[in-house]
Amino acid sequence: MGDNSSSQWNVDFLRHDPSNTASKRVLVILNQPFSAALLRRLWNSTCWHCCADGGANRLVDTLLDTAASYLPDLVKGDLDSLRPDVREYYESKGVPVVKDDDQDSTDLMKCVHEIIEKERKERTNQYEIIILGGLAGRLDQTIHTISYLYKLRKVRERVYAITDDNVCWVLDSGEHQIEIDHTILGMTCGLLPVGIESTILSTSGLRWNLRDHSSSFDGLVSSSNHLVPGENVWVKTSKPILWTVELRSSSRRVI
Ligand SMILES: Nc1ncnc2c1ncn2[C@@H]1O[C@H](COP(=O)(O)OP(=O)(O)OP(=O)(O)O)[C@@H](O)[C@H]1O
Ligand SMILES: Cc1ncc(C[n+]2csc(CCO)c2C)c(N)n1
Repeated sequence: MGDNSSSQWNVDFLRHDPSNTASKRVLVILNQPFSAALLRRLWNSTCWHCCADGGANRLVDTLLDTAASYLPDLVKGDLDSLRPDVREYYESKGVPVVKDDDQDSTDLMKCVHEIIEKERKERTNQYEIIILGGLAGRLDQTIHTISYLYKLRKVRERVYAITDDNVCWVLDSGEHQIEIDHTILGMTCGLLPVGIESTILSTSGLRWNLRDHSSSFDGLVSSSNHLVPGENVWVKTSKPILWTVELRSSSRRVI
Protein backbone atom coordinates (compact mmCIF):
# COMPACT_ATOMS: atom_id res chain seq x y z
CA MET A 1 0.00 0.00 0.00
CA GLY A 2 2.39 2.61 -1.23
CA ASP A 3 5.18 2.00 1.24
CA ASN A 4 7.91 1.02 -1.20
CA SER A 5 8.00 -2.48 0.27
CA SER A 6 8.68 -5.78 -1.49
CA SER A 7 5.58 -7.79 -2.45
CA GLN A 8 5.01 -11.40 -3.50
CA TRP A 9 2.30 -12.16 -6.04
CA ASN A 10 0.73 -15.23 -7.56
CA VAL A 11 -2.51 -16.21 -9.30
CA ASP A 12 -3.45 -19.05 -6.94
CA PHE A 13 -7.07 -17.97 -7.26
CA LEU A 14 -6.98 -19.45 -10.77
CA ARG A 15 -5.85 -22.88 -9.62
CA HIS A 16 -8.12 -25.91 -9.39
CA ASP A 17 -7.49 -26.52 -5.70
CA PRO A 18 -7.68 -23.13 -3.99
CA SER A 19 -10.26 -24.10 -1.34
CA ASN A 20 -7.82 -23.66 1.53
CA THR A 21 -7.35 -20.00 0.67
CA ALA A 22 -10.86 -19.13 -0.57
CA SER A 23 -11.78 -17.63 2.81
CA LYS A 24 -9.51 -14.65 2.20
CA ARG A 25 -10.99 -13.58 -1.13
CA VAL A 26 -14.20 -12.10 -2.49
CA LEU A 27 -15.50 -11.88 -6.06
CA VAL A 28 -17.21 -8.97 -7.84
CA ILE A 29 -18.95 -9.99 -11.06
CA LEU A 30 -19.33 -7.18 -13.59
CA ASN A 31 -21.61 -6.91 -16.60
CA GLN A 32 -19.20 -8.32 -19.16
CA PRO A 33 -18.94 -11.69 -20.90
CA PHE A 34 -17.02 -14.50 -19.19
CA SER A 35 -16.77 -18.26 -19.63
CA ALA A 36 -18.41 -20.72 -17.25
CA ALA A 37 -14.98 -22.31 -16.75
CA LEU A 38 -13.41 -19.07 -15.52
CA LEU A 39 -16.43 -18.22 -13.36
CA ARG A 40 -16.36 -21.63 -11.64
CA ARG A 41 -12.66 -21.37 -10.90
CA LEU A 42 -13.01 -17.90 -9.40
CA TRP A 43 -16.16 -18.86 -7.50
CA ASN A 44 -14.41 -21.77 -5.83
CA SER A 45 -11.46 -19.65 -4.81
CA THR A 46 -13.59 -16.92 -3.18
CA CYS A 47 -15.87 -17.01 -0.14
CA TRP A 48 -18.32 -14.20 -0.97
CA HIS A 49 -19.80 -13.26 -4.31
CA CYS A 50 -21.39 -10.01 -5.39
CA CYS A 51 -22.92 -9.11 -8.76
CA ALA A 52 -22.71 -5.51 -9.91
CA ASP A 53 -26.16 -4.84 -11.41
CA GLY A 54 -26.20 -6.51 -14.87
CA GLY A 55 -23.39 -8.81 -13.72
CA ALA A 56 -26.27 -10.92 -12.38
CA ASN A 57 -27.67 -11.30 -15.92
CA ARG A 58 -24.29 -12.62 -17.03
CA LEU A 59 -24.16 -15.09 -14.16
CA VAL A 60 -27.55 -16.58 -15.00
CA ASP A 61 -26.92 -16.58 -18.75
CA THR A 62 -23.52 -18.23 -18.35
CA LEU A 63 -24.47 -20.88 -15.82
CA LEU A 64 -27.85 -21.83 -17.35
CA ASP A 65 -29.28 -24.82 -15.51
CA THR A 66 -26.47 -24.81 -12.94
CA ALA A 67 -27.28 -21.25 -11.77
CA ALA A 68 -28.91 -22.46 -8.55
CA SER A 69 -25.57 -23.92 -7.44
CA TYR A 70 -23.89 -20.52 -7.70
CA LEU A 71 -26.14 -18.09 -5.86
CA PRO A 72 -24.45 -14.75 -5.20
CA ASP A 73 -24.49 -13.23 -1.73
CA LEU A 74 -25.64 -9.89 -3.10
CA VAL A 75 -26.75 -8.06 -6.24
CA LYS A 76 -25.99 -4.35 -5.95
CA GLY A 77 -26.12 -1.27 -8.17
CA ASP A 78 -28.47 1.27 -9.65
CA LEU A 79 -30.26 -1.73 -11.18
CA ASP A 80 -30.80 -0.13 -14.56
CA SER A 81 -29.31 -3.18 -16.29
CA LEU A 82 -30.64 -6.03 -14.12
CA ARG A 83 -33.32 -7.89 -16.11
CA PRO A 84 -36.68 -8.34 -14.33
CA ASP A 85 -36.57 -12.14 -14.81
CA VAL A 86 -33.08 -12.30 -13.26
CA ARG A 87 -34.15 -10.10 -10.36
CA GLU A 88 -37.19 -12.34 -9.74
CA TYR A 89 -35.06 -15.47 -9.97
CA TYR A 90 -32.53 -14.34 -7.39
CA GLU A 91 -35.13 -12.80 -5.07
CA SER A 92 -37.04 -16.09 -5.15
CA LYS A 93 -33.84 -17.80 -4.00
CA GLY A 94 -33.39 -15.33 -1.15
CA VAL A 95 -30.52 -13.35 -2.67
CA PRO A 96 -30.60 -9.70 -1.51
CA VAL A 97 -31.00 -7.29 -4.45
CA VAL A 98 -30.04 -3.82 -3.25
CA LYS A 99 -30.64 -0.64 -5.25
CA ASP A 100 -28.27 2.27 -4.83
CA ASP A 101 -29.19 5.24 -6.99
CA ASP A 102 -26.03 7.27 -6.42
CA GLN A 103 -25.08 8.82 -9.76
CA ASP A 104 -21.54 9.71 -8.69
CA SER A 105 -20.33 6.15 -8.16
CA THR A 106 -20.32 3.16 -10.48
CA ASP A 107 -21.84 -0.22 -9.74
CA LEU A 108 -18.31 -1.59 -9.29
CA MET A 109 -17.63 1.05 -6.62
CA LYS A 110 -20.95 0.25 -4.93
CA CYS A 111 -19.93 -3.41 -4.67
CA VAL A 112 -16.51 -2.54 -3.24
CA HIS A 113 -18.21 -0.33 -0.63
CA GLU A 114 -20.22 -3.40 0.39
CA ILE A 115 -16.98 -5.33 0.85
CA ILE A 116 -15.58 -2.56 3.05
CA GLU A 117 -18.81 -2.61 5.09
CA LYS A 118 -18.59 -6.42 5.38
CA GLU A 119 -15.03 -6.14 6.71
CA ARG A 120 -16.09 -3.47 9.17
CA LYS A 121 -18.97 -5.60 10.49
CA GLU A 122 -16.82 -8.73 10.74
CA ARG A 123 -13.88 -6.80 12.21
CA THR A 124 -11.81 -8.93 9.89
CA ASN A 125 -8.66 -8.43 7.87
CA GLN A 126 -9.10 -7.07 4.36
CA TYR A 127 -10.25 -9.54 1.77
CA GLU A 128 -8.44 -9.84 -1.51
CA ILE A 129 -10.80 -8.59 -4.21
CA ILE A 130 -11.16 -10.32 -7.56
CA ILE A 131 -13.00 -8.24 -10.15
CA LEU A 132 -14.38 -10.35 -12.99
CA GLY A 133 -14.72 -8.27 -16.18
CA GLY A 134 -14.39 -4.55 -16.77
CA LEU A 135 -11.27 -4.71 -18.98
CA ALA A 136 -13.01 -4.76 -22.34
CA GLY A 137 -16.17 -3.39 -23.88
CA ARG A 138 -16.83 0.31 -23.25
CA LEU A 139 -13.60 2.27 -23.08
CA ASP A 140 -14.84 4.64 -20.35
CA GLN A 141 -15.73 1.65 -18.17
CA THR A 142 -12.40 -0.05 -18.95
CA ILE A 143 -10.42 3.04 -17.98
CA HIS A 144 -12.58 3.40 -14.87
CA THR A 145 -11.73 -0.18 -13.85
CA ILE A 146 -8.01 0.50 -14.26
CA SER A 147 -8.28 3.84 -12.47
CA TYR A 148 -10.10 2.11 -9.62
CA LEU A 149 -7.31 -0.49 -9.34
CA TYR A 150 -4.89 2.43 -8.92
CA LYS A 151 -7.05 4.15 -6.30
CA LEU A 152 -7.67 0.96 -4.34
CA ARG A 153 -3.97 0.13 -4.19
CA LYS A 154 -3.56 3.07 -1.79
CA VAL A 155 -5.88 1.49 0.75
CA ARG A 156 -5.85 -2.25 0.00
CA GLU A 157 -3.16 -4.90 -0.43
CA ARG A 158 -4.57 -7.00 -3.26
CA VAL A 159 -7.11 -6.21 -5.96
CA TYR A 160 -7.07 -8.08 -9.28
CA ALA A 161 -9.11 -7.62 -12.45
CA ILE A 162 -9.57 -10.64 -14.68
CA THR A 163 -11.26 -11.67 -17.90
CA ASP A 164 -10.95 -14.79 -20.04
CA ASP A 165 -8.05 -13.08 -21.79
CA ASN A 166 -6.06 -11.22 -19.13
CA VAL A 167 -5.36 -10.81 -15.47
CA CYS A 168 -3.96 -7.50 -14.25
CA TRP A 169 -3.15 -5.63 -11.08
CA VAL A 170 -1.22 -2.57 -9.97
CA LEU A 171 2.36 -2.96 -8.82
CA ASP A 172 2.97 -0.14 -6.36
CA SER A 173 6.29 1.65 -6.17
CA GLY A 174 8.84 -0.83 -4.84
CA GLU A 175 9.93 -4.37 -5.65
CA HIS A 176 7.71 -7.26 -6.69
CA GLN A 177 8.24 -10.99 -7.04
CA ILE A 178 5.60 -12.47 -9.32
CA GLU A 179 5.28 -16.24 -9.23
CA ILE A 180 4.45 -17.48 -12.70
CA ASP A 181 2.33 -20.60 -13.12
CA HIS A 182 2.92 -21.43 -16.74
CA THR A 183 0.07 -23.94 -16.70
CA ILE A 184 -2.36 -21.04 -16.14
CA LEU A 185 -0.68 -18.04 -17.72
CA GLY A 186 0.04 -17.53 -21.39
CA MET A 187 3.21 -16.07 -22.80
CA THR A 188 2.41 -12.40 -23.34
CA CYS A 189 2.57 -9.72 -20.68
CA GLY A 190 2.93 -5.97 -20.29
CA LEU A 191 4.09 -3.30 -17.86
CA LEU A 192 1.89 -0.32 -18.57
CA PRO A 193 2.76 3.12 -17.14
CA VAL A 194 -0.83 4.30 -16.75
CA GLY A 195 -1.68 7.43 -14.75
CA ILE A 196 1.89 8.44 -13.99
CA GLU A 197 4.29 10.89 -15.53
CA SER A 198 7.01 8.24 -15.79
CA THR A 199 8.64 5.47 -13.81
CA ILE A 200 12.08 3.94 -13.57
CA LEU A 201 11.75 0.21 -14.26
CA SER A 202 13.99 -2.78 -13.74
CA THR A 203 12.86 -6.34 -14.50
CA SER A 204 14.01 -9.92 -14.66
CA GLY A 205 12.29 -13.05 -15.95
CA LEU A 206 11.03 -11.38 -19.12
CA ARG A 207 12.15 -11.86 -22.70
CA TRP A 208 12.82 -8.10 -22.97
CA ASN A 209 14.11 -6.91 -19.61
CA LEU A 210 14.80 -3.34 -18.53
CA ARG A 211 17.45 -2.02 -16.22
CA ASP A 212 16.81 1.36 -14.57
CA HIS A 213 14.97 2.39 -17.71
CA SER A 214 12.42 5.19 -17.89
CA SER A 215 8.92 4.13 -18.95
CA SER A 216 6.07 6.54 -19.67
CA PHE A 217 2.86 6.65 -21.64
CA ASP A 218 4.37 8.95 -24.25
CA GLY A 219 7.68 7.11 -24.14
CA LEU A 220 8.59 3.47 -23.63
CA VAL A 221 5.62 1.16 -22.92
CA SER A 222 6.53 -2.48 -22.39
CA SER A 223 3.67 -4.16 -24.26
CA SER A 224 3.90 -7.51 -26.07
CA ASN A 225 6.63 -8.65 -23.68
CA HIS A 226 7.03 -12.38 -23.02
CA LEU A 227 7.36 -14.54 -19.95
CA VAL A 228 10.33 -16.90 -20.04
CA PRO A 229 9.44 -20.60 -19.55
CA GLY A 230 10.29 -21.79 -16.06
CA GLU A 231 11.13 -18.33 -14.71
CA ASN A 232 9.39 -16.06 -12.23
CA VAL A 233 9.25 -12.32 -12.77
CA TRP A 234 10.85 -9.59 -10.70
CA VAL A 235 9.88 -5.94 -11.15
CA LYS A 236 11.26 -2.83 -9.49
CA THR A 237 9.37 0.37 -10.20
CA SER A 238 9.68 3.88 -8.81
CA LYS A 239 5.97 4.62 -9.45
CA PRO A 240 2.83 2.45 -9.58
CA ILE A 241 2.47 0.56 -12.83
CA LEU A 242 -0.12 -1.81 -14.31
CA TRP A 243 1.06 -5.40 -14.71
CA THR A 244 -0.97 -7.44 -17.18
CA VAL A 245 -0.54 -11.01 -18.32
CA GLU A 246 -2.47 -13.11 -20.77
CA LEU A 247 -4.30 -16.24 -19.63
CA ARG A 248 -3.51 -19.51 -21.37
CA SER A 249 -6.34 -20.29 -23.73
CA SER A 250 -6.68 -23.77 -22.18
CA SER A 251 -7.50 -22.27 -18.76
CA ARG A 252 -10.69 -20.87 -20.29
CA ARG A 253 -11.94 -24.31 -21.25
CA VAL A 254 -10.87 -26.65 -18.48
CA ILE A 255 -12.98 -26.55 -15.34
N1 LIG B 1 -19.28 -2.28 -21.65
C1 LIG B 1 -18.59 -2.42 -20.51
N2 LIG B 1 -17.26 -2.43 -20.51
C2 LIG B 1 -16.55 -2.58 -19.37
N3 LIG B 1 -17.13 -2.72 -18.16
C3 LIG B 1 -18.46 -2.73 -18.08
C4 LIG B 1 -19.25 -2.56 -19.26
N4 LIG B 1 -20.54 -2.59 -18.90
C5 LIG B 1 -20.56 -2.76 -17.57
N5 LIG B 1 -19.32 -2.85 -17.06
C6 LIG B 1 -18.97 -3.03 -15.65
O1 LIG B 1 -20.02 -3.73 -15.01
C7 LIG B 1 -20.61 -2.92 -13.99
C8 LIG B 1 -22.11 -3.12 -14.02
O2 LIG B 1 -22.55 -2.70 -15.28
P1 LIG B 1 -24.05 -2.44 -15.70
O3 LIG B 1 -24.18 -2.60 -17.17
O4 LIG B 1 -24.92 -3.28 -14.87
O5 LIG B 1 -24.31 -0.95 -15.32
P2 LIG B 1 -23.86 0.37 -16.07
O6 LIG B 1 -25.00 1.29 -15.90
O7 LIG B 1 -23.34 0.15 -17.43
O8 LIG B 1 -22.65 0.74 -15.14
P3 LIG B 1 -22.56 1.91 -14.08
O9 LIG B 1 -23.95 2.05 -13.51
O10 LIG B 1 -21.57 1.44 -13.10
O11 LIG B 1 -22.11 3.07 -14.89
C9 LIG B 1 -20.17 -1.50 -14.26
O12 LIG B 1 -20.06 -0.74 -13.08
C10 LIG B 1 -18.83 -1.70 -14.93
O13 LIG B 1 -17.82 -1.86 -13.94
C1 LIG C 1 -18.14 14.47 -13.43
C2 LIG C 1 -19.10 13.32 -13.61
N1 LIG C 1 -19.01 12.61 -14.76
C3 LIG C 1 -19.85 11.58 -14.95
C4 LIG C 1 -20.81 11.28 -14.01
C5 LIG C 1 -21.79 10.18 -14.33
N2 LIG C 1 -21.70 9.03 -13.51
C6 LIG C 1 -20.59 8.61 -12.90
S1 LIG C 1 -20.86 7.22 -11.98
C7 LIG C 1 -22.46 7.17 -12.46
C8 LIG C 1 -23.37 6.10 -11.97
C9 LIG C 1 -23.56 5.06 -12.98
O1 LIG C 1 -24.35 4.05 -12.41
C10 LIG C 1 -22.78 8.20 -13.31
C11 LIG C 1 -24.12 8.43 -13.95
C12 LIG C 1 -20.84 12.03 -12.82
N3 LIG C 1 -21.73 11.77 -11.81
N4 LIG C 1 -19.96 13.05 -12.63
